[in-house]
Amino acid sequence: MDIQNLIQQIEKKRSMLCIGLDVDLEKIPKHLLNLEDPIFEFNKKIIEATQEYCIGYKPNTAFYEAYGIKGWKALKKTIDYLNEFYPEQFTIADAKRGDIGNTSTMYAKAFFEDLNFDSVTVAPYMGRDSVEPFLKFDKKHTILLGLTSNQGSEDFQFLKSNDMLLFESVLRKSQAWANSKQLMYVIGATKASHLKTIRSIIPESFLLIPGVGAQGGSIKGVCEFGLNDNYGLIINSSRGIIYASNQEDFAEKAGLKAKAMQKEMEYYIK
Ligand SMILES: O=C(O)c1cc(=O)[nH]c(=O)n1[C@@H]1O[C@H](COP(=O)(O)O)[C@@H](O)[C@H]1O
Repeated sequence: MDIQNLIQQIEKKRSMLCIGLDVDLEKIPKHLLNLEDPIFEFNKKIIEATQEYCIGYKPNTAFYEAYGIKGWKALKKTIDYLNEFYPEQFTIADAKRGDIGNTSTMYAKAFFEDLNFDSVTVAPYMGRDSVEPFLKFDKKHTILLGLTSNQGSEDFQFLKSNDMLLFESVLRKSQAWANSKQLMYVIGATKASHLKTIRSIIPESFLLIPGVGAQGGSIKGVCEFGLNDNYGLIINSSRGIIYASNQEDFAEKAGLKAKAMQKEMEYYIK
């Protein structure tokens, strides 16, 4: 997908919301477990009930890999369903990949060619040649981990070298690898206080912001310093939306949660 289409979606839907499809069979309504593919059926209902309020979906691959072949098939059915019926939605494979060049090439093929996601999350630790294979795909986007939402982000990401924090080095250095349309960054909503600095380093890039709701980050906190002229934010919520109810009304309740988040975001959209 072109970045221009993403911006148009944000303006049309008046939303920057991305919904995380992190499906845990222990948390979904029990009646779905009797169906042949409970994961896909759950996703389909969630997508139908929420799609008018969001601009993207982010399945985290761990939640599919954990169920082996059945999980991977459900992931494939989910992305095929999105591409066929809601092609305007920006899709993110949250896989956090990255390896030596020829291995990264195969990861990129898996997510961009076979599954046909618009984007994939990538860990930058192995450096330039581990990221470049993802950047070779036209109209696809690589979302590098910048400053993550978890507590352990402090172990390495805030280490100082050459007068810079490690996460700042990642942002600065990686900009030379691609243009700002291809490369996006994950910045945790719990790290909103760093957004001003982050925007001074990468003013134009889109940021994927997880960590609102369940992890404690807020839409207001993120929008205050994270927005740019093209909005530049994809704000994700997974558990807070998809597990709004574990009863028959789960999709309806997820829709209401998504709508409430969209309403909060509307204020920041022109
Ligand atoms: O790359 C991510 O999406 C990600 C990065 C990060 O720093 N923190 C983070 O929570 N995530 C992912 O974002 C989702 C957050 O889920 P909730 O906390 O349930 O909204 C999960 O799929 C996480 O794996």
